[in-house]
Amino acid sequence: MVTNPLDYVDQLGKAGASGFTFHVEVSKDNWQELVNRIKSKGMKPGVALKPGTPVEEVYPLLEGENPVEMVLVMTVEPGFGGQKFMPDMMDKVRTLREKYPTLDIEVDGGLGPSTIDIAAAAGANCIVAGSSVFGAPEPAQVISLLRTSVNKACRA
Ligand SMILES: O=C(CO)[C@@H](O)[C@H](O)COP(=O)(O)O
Repeated sequence: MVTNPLDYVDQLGKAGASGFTFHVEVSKDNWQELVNRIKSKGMKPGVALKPGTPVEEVYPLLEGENPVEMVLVMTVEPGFGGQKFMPDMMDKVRTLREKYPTLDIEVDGGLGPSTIDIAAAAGANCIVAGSSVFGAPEPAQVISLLRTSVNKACRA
């Protein structure tokens, strides 16, 4: 999380990033400008929300003329890896999935073999996983398991 995401858009675009996700908590006044700039640099705009932020706060960013294309529901407090997944964040994911059936919904924090099914069943289709992958003896197997769970839930 950064407090002034606009300062980083050009640099990340230049570096070849394909997407740029900013926090709604710091972008209420300039999200439209941010989205325009992100798209102008060829990146996909996304918005993230912290555990304490109500899901309704991202609705305006999804319903404007130039909306974000992904919502990242933080399932831990932003800051560092290795934290415990917060299952109560799944209400936000379910709410978003019901309201926006084709939206990319990402979850970040504490995702791994023991938590992926609840996130996938709630409607998350993009997964950020740190410790569970990098700490595994066979990272590829964990990635495959996460992918299978999401694909299965998407088909259900
Ligand atoms: O850095 C953060 C949050 O800011 C982490 O959520 C990582 O992005 C994912 O790490 P794990 O929870 O999977 O270890």
